[in-house]
Amino acid sequence: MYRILIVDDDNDIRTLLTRFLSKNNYETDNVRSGATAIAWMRDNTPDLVLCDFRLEDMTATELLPSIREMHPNAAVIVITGYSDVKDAVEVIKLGAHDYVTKPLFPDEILVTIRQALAVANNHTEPVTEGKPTRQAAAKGFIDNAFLTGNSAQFGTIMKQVDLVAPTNFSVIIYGESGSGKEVIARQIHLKSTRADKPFIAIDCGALSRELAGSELFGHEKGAFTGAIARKTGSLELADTGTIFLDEIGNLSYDIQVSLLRVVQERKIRRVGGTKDIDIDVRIIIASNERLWDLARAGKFREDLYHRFNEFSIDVPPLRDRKKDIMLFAHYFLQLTNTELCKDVQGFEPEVKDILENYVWYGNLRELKNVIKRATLLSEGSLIGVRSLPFEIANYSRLQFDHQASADSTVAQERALGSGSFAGKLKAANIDAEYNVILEALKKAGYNKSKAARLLNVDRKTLYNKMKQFKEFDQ
Ligand SMILES: Nc1ncnc2c1ncn2[C@@H]1O[C@H](COP(=O)(O)OP(=O)(O)OP(=O)(O)O)[C@@H](O)[C@H]1O
Repeated sequence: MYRILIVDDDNDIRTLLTRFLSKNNYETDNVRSGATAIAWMRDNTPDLVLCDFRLEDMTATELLPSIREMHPNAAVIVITGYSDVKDAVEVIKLGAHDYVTKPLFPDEILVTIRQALAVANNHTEPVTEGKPTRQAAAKGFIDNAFLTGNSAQFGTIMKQVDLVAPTNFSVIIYGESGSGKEVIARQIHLKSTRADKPFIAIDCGALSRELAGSELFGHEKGAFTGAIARKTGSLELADTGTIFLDEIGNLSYDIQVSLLRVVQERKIRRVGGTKDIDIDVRIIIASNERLWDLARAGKFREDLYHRFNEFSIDVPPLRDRKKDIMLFAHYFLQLTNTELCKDVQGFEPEVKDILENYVWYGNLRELKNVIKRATLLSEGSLIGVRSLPFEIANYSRLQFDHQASADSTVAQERALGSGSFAGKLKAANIDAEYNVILEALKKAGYNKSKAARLLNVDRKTLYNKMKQFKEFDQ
């Protein structure tokens, strides 16, 4: 039976999740703060930690390194409100497997937990030669399908992939979190002569300082306290194949020195070992920030940068390649249909508009999560606006507000010029109400009944107001 630790300061959510997960045959424990979670983890071993992003004493970003250090094999899922999605996406870089947004839906939580546990257990299994696999610190869930985007930018990426794949060049892939760097790295591997050899993906952001060396290079028995047996490192496991090092900028300077040796001499030495081991591994690395900038700031070794910089690929954020959005949305819809045994056929035209104009801070990973949830919530044959998170459905409204305040003189002059004071008053009232309601919804964890109670209105009034915002948008 898998053991799940729930960390949330909301008593109701803890009780609800405990009851629901126990009913689904998980052993659960729950605590309310980051500090109590750390204390609990000193004496207990969770298979999975389900953790609210905003705890009373810290955020998941602060808690995650402790989880990774104490229990590197535990899967982590972060619960977040939409206003924190950008941060939640960052948490993935620190080694969380996935995030779910509030309000929570039982089926979604269950699917996410099963996938995270499947990935977490995968990395304890031996690596099968020739089969692309992931190692400790792997993130997201495995699906090996690769979609060639519709946008011109994706066309350029594919040309670069085809060009560099057959060579032995090191490659740097730049791009925001969730933009598809790892799948592109895997494509390079699959199109290379190493295709039938291992592909190992490591998230360097998820490696603790202490364990990074032994994770990458392996260790000998007795190399340090706790090294009870010899461990083969990821580089050795990837021998003859390809290793993908994501968020390379997070590796400490010492590890960078050892890595330079791998690149220059094609040799590694296990932690605590006395002899060198020859390895033949192709290295593909990824970073969110320009490595040259990191090198200039003294955070990344310049010699290592020059060694890696044989070829680089830029993956633009999803918001800059709008033509890819609906292609991926349909693909994720089909994936979810299969996963949840549903038969949702597509999207209402209005939804297409919203999806194409949203900012997608978490890029494809965020789009995938949003489509997964929308498919789950859809009762009809098409996904409608109601199945989208409130913040996404109303994003263009919020943009309008930002724009108006950023450029208030122009907006005011225009409004005065048109003489539409009545329109302005209506807009101002709706804006004010919108902000109060949004605040209440956030406070209530997007639970509409709770938000209605906070606002001292009945549920129906709240629904009508929310509907009015939507109508005002059109
Ligand atoms: N071309 C593609 N075809 C199919 N799925 C894709 C494609 N690109 C990305 N995805 C999906 O989008 C999600 C994010 O992709 P990926 O993990 O490669 O991003 P990343 O840039 O490596 O993110 P991070 O830096 O945060 O680890 C994954 O679930 C992946 O399966």
